Amino acid sequence: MIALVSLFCAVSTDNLIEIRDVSFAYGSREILKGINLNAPRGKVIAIMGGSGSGKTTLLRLIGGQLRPTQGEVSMDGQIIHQLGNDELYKIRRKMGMLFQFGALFTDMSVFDNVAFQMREHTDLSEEMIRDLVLMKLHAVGLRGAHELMPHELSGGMARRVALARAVALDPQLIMYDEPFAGLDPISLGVIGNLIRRMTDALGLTSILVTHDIHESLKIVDYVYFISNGVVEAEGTPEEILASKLPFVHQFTHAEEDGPVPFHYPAPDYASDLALIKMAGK
Ligand SMILES: Nc1ncnc2c1ncn2[C@@H]1O[C@H](COP(=O)(O)OP(=O)(O)OP(=O)(O)O)[C@@H](O)[C@H]1O
Repeated sequence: MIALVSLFCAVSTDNLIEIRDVSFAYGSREILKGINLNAPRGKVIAIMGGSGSGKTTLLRLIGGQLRPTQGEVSMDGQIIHQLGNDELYKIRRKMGMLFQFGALFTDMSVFDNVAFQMREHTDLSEEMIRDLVLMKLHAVGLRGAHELMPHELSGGMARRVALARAVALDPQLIMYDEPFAGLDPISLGVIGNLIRRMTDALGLTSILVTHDIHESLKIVDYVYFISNGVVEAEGTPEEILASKLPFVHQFTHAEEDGPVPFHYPAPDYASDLALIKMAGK
């Protein structure tokens, strides 16, 4: 009974993903310095921040490709960096990943792209796989395109196929790295709505890394802003839109310079230019 109670406690949290006081450095270069973040079950959360602020790094920590130097990342109560290879493999099966440009296999049809993981990781019959693939493609509006090759798809269609592929194995979590990048305004709206609809319909949890604040505020439940290695601001879309914090304001108003600097840290401009040095001689 005690074991049962403690098991229940371990998985009873509403958060599928919990990030507790996580720090990470590439070599001696500190990127994250004590991040706390939750992704509650069934919700869509966005992670935003300037270029190079560590958003993709955070996704890789969740995926177990990287190990925190301090703190813990857990999924369903399991601390990712403490898992052995087999357990890590199992937990990764519960994660879907959608990269910026879909990264479809170019020599495979749309159908085979979505079927790929089912064939690799399950014992399902081809008949069953066919039905499942068509169901996933139907959900993203592309059942009729299943025979096309990736080069015959528009950018928005490719992104939708990638989404169908990301949910092929019925994951609990989907991580999206820049899902809106390079899309026209209509495809942008389509992808945004699909992310929301798939999350709700399949009972998923979605974590979105994006620069597109306006598109994401329409569909997410909660936003985290990362800067200088910490969570600089967080809140619901309503709270973010009403925020007077300069950092948040810079994002919501797409200002080029502000608390998030336009320039990557560099030596003084004048002294860095050989021309000026020569003129001074
Ligand atoms: N493998 C690596 N080795 C060393 N440094 C790295 C490595 N990967 C990323 N970095 C550095 O870590 C920092 C954070 O990178 P990351 O890709 O997580 O940022 P990001 O917020 O996703 O950026 P963007 O929005 O531009 O994609 C960057 O300064 C980057 O140069």
